[in-house]
Amino acid sequence: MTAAVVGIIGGSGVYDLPGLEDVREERIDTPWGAPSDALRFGRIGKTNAVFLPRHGRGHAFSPSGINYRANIDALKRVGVTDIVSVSACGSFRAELYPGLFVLVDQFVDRTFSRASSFFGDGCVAHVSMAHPVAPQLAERIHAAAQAEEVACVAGGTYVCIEGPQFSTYAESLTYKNAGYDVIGMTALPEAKLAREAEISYATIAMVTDFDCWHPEHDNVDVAAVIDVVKKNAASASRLLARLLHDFPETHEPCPIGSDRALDNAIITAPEARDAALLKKLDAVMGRLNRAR
Ligand SMILES: CSC[C@H]1O[C@H](OP(=O)(O)O)[C@H](O)[C@@H]1O
Ligand SMILES: Nc1ncnc2[nH]cnc12
Repeated sequence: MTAAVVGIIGGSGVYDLPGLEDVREERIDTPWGAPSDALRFGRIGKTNAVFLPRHGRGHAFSPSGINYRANIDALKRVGVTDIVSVSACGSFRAELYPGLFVLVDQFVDRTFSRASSFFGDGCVAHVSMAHPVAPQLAERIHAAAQAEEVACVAGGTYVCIEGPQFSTYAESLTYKNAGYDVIGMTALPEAKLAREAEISYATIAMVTDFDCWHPEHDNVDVAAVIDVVKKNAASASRLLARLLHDFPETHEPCPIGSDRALDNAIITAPEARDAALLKKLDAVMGRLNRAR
């Protein structure tokens, strides 16, 4: 049985996890480079948690500059079984208003300038991303939101753009007409890498604006985003504290196999694998190596 350890990745305006007890910080090095910041270890209730601000302290890293591989590898290395990411996002629907939390369950990748896989030449893997969010984890987040009376809806599609610029009006209308629900710049490749690392992943997308399509709302800017995040920080903390308080002590097997994603994913023959890459994959492929 594996002990559950919950990783919380904080997004814009979320650089801390209030309520974390017995906090200790550690800088973790990874074969992929340095994560965005030191990991903050602690617990809420009986649940061990690890907090990482994805942009680093003081928001040093841009969406394209974040070392997503180092962030996910570091969380894997310290035993994280489930990741809950918190992300600010724009909304394409009038009913998804600023302050609402959306538990997105699909992503569309419009990024083009980020390393989005741990695998590559010398060890090729193709994991399924059909269902990128771990449903049990999302259900737990939803239950925590309901228990804390935090406005939250389940389901939605998050389009991830490269940024750092916000979208043009034409792009915004295109995404809206395509039926996407919210927009951000960071959930990918995070979700893809978490899947490759066999970590269950879910995103709490906090609506902060209506991007630039809404005739009755101002076009998004940073100040408006941070203002909404600050106003809703207490709700986010309450939700996360409740989630962690109620979290099971042992990791529950993911019904869609997020935690076994590498079974049947690696296509490179053992004799054709690159030793240097395999070394870098020691944490990501840890379960497979232990099973051999
Ligand atoms: C501060 S506005 C744009 C910025 O906000 C979102 O950040 P995160 O997803 O980390 O909460 C968006 O993705 C951009 O990085
Ligand atoms: N409208 C928007 N577009 C991209 N990222 C965002 N983060 C918050 N609001 C956003």
